[in-house]
Amino acid sequence: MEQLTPMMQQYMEIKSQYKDCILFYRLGDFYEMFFEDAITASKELEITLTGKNCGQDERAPMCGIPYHAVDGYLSKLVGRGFKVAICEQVEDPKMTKGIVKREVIRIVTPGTNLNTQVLDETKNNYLMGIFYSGDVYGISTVDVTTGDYFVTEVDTDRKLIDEINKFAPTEIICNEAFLISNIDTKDLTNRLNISLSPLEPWYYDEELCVRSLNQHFKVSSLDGLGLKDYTLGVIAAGAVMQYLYETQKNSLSHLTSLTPYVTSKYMILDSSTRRNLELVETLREKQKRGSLLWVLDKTKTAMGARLLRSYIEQPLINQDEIENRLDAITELNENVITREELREYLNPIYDLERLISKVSYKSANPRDLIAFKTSLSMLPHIKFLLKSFNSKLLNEIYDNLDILEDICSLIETSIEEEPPIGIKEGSIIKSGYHEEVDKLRKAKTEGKTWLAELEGKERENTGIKNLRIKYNKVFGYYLEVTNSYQNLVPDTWSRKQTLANAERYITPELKELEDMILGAEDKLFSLEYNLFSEIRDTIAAEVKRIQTTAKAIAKIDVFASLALVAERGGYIRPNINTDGIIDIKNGRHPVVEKMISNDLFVSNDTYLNNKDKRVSIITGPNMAGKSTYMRQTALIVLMAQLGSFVPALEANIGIVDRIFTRVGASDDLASGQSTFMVEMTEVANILRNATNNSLLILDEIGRGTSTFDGLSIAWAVVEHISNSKLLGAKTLFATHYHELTELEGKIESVNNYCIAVKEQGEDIVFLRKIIKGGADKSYGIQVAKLAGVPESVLNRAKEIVEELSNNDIAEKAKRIDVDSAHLGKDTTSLADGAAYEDKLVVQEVSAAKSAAGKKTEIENQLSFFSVPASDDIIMELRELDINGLTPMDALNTLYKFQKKIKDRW
Ligand SMILES: Nc1ncnc2c1ncn2[C@@H]1O[C@H](COP(=O)(O)OP(=O)(O)OP(=O)(O)O)[C@@H](O)[C@H]1O
Repeated sequence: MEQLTPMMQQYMEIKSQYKDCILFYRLGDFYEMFFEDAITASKELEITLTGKNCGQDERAPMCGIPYHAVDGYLSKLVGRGFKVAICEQVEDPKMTKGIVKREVIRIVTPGTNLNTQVLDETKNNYLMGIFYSGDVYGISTVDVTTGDYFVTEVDTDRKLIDEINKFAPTEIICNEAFLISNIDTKDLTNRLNISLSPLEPWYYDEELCVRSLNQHFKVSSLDGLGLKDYTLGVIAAGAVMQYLYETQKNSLSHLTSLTPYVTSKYMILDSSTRRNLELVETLREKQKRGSLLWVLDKTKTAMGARLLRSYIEQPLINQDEIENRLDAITELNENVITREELREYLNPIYDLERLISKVSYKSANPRDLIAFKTSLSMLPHIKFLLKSFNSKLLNEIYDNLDILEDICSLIETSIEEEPPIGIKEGSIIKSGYHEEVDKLRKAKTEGKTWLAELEGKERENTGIKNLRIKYNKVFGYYLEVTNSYQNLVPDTWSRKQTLANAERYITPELKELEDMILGAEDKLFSLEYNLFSEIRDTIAAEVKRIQTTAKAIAKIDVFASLALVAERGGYIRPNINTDGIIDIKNGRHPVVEKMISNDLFVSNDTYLNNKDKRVSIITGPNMAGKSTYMRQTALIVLMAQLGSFVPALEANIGIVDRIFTRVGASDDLASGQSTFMVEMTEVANILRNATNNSLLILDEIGRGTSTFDGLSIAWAVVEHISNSKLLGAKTLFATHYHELTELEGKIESVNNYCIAVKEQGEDIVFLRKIIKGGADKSYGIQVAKLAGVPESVLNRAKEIVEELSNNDIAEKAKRIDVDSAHLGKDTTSLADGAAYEDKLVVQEVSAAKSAAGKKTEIENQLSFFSVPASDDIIMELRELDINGLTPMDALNTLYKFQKKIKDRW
């Protein structure tokens, strides 16, 4: 240390207190970084790394950023998970001898970034505090930019992960015990990109936590806040509060309440389900466009957009609460004109939640107050329109909507309509608001006239015809008299300066005038600043009222948006039941139907119950629309439970407690797991955590491993979930393992469905219609052709399929005891499919049906190969006389025949 320069000594001393932060050290017009900080920052911010002689032999690595550009650089670093300590000069360098005193005035971390210009206004920026006791987690989540502050407790790792997924915090603070819990902290930091900071044990001292919360909320006991049963949650919340005071060093008066909640109030959605269903962003591009939020979000305000996102992230499970939301939307749809008027008035409303937070921590500028006023001036209109509604939630919004007239008129009378952004350059306070401001302003603007008047008066009194009042920075205002008039200068004037051909004077009167003019500006600026601060403080004192109103606005915005989307999209109000029946008629996928042109989306029915229709095995070629169908069912259920109308003709939705999805290959190579391992982990999670009230969407379970292992696992999974003694969850199960369709009939609750396609020569046409029964084949090669796989590869694939099928026949020959019910079933499925489409198929189906009635051995074999059982085919088949052949030869003959018929068909 001795060798360091005094400034570097000061730097090192401050840095030693903020080891985990990048220190922005203010040096004149720059923030400088040194040593490791400089190396990191220069790399992250792409700024030049230089060096500074710091008194030691080696130069210290250094880089800097201009102070006026700090916001952008700061947010970039914080956005990448770094913490930044801002160290300012707290003395005027001009008045100081030696080293200027410096202090860290704020620490900016990912979860405490207040810069609303760089934060997404449609998203909350959450900081989550976790306190792990060994078996229970206390959780507290706060958004410092809006004042939302929650607390809860959960007793399993999974529930904790669910909460983390729900809030998606940018930063987590935790006690050290959390690091040795079962939670994979690497996953939090690497995959979810959360900045994780374990804090020292004193943050989690129970007494200290309770005291800091008591002090903040100005209460003597937390019981009154409903926190009696949240001992661990309170510790988490207390640690969060202390962390905020440490980092913000600022007013936190906008944190007006700490809201406890129980996690069992909401539907459980794990992280892969949220991702797979593309609730708020798409799976691959991570964009809002293409997500459910994108379809539902027609909100007009940032508050509404954030609330809608949270509705989507946490669907309800209480029937009354869901119905209440649906009632509100129904009413808004029955009164379209009022709803659209409401939306007009919502349009100019700014982000009241973030504005009032800015006001509270004193960073709101005059333009923010004008935005505030513009927003508040809409409230009486909105309140008036809300009066006509009767539903419970709209009435509640009406009651909670304080029109804040006093605040609106305070800003109206005090703040200029178009003020500058800065708060120290005047032109903020409206004339007429404060007498002194008016006087000073007059003095400033009228000063010139007064000078001209004085000049005229002195000219007349003295007879100096070319007398001029002039100004320069050194002497201020003075009277200038050329040498030829020097004899007329009165004795009372004091000489200031002698020029070659003139003299400059001042008089007491001119001095007074000068003081008034020059002083007026300084005085005016500081008076305006003080008045502005006072006004801002007056508004800050009303934070609670403003927050309540902001929440009411957010709700009406969300309901109006959902109502509009319902009307435009042709959605209907779902009937909510608790009988476990999901019955959707002509359901549509809310996002895919928007993505494809010309209303080409084909709607489909879904029926699931807790008895004989628990598991649907869905087969069909690739690209047929299996995933779309399954996701649409999950989305319709989820939409209904968040309180939205749904894209269907009719919908009866039995409330589900959780939705689980296992969709496609979301491999996670980064975390060192193979595709199959990820798949099985997800399956394990589903089987362990689903209940008989859950909805499962399972897409191609087992495809990540060898065919036989995969099929066996898939088979066993179906057996497990369909069995009410084991799990018994409502499930849509898509698979390419056609063997699974054999479970229909064997297990009562399992039913086969497939997605219809039509063959046209070598090609297939996707009909997108779900019909009863299993699909006969996968059409993988046709789909590969559609995708542009080279002809030579396709031809070779066909050869291989043929070889494999022959082997398959040998396999099947061993199991020739085909049950006679088979044919009946296949024809039903064909009939269903045909009913929607091809006339040709209808004819063949009716023929097949009549053939089914005969139930001859040949027809059974025919159905086994899914050959259409029309009369002429049966005739041709009879001619083959396979009954006299050995099973093996009969099958080989049948196979050749089947191929011939299919080619012709
Ligand atoms: N009901 C529908 N109406 C119109 N188009 C649809 C419908 N369902 C799906 N599609 C279209 O078909 C495409 C493929 O659907 P999807 O991904 O659901 O097929 P899949 O059967 O799951 O295929 P794979 O087995 O290869 O995963 C979708 O991207 C969509 O454009």
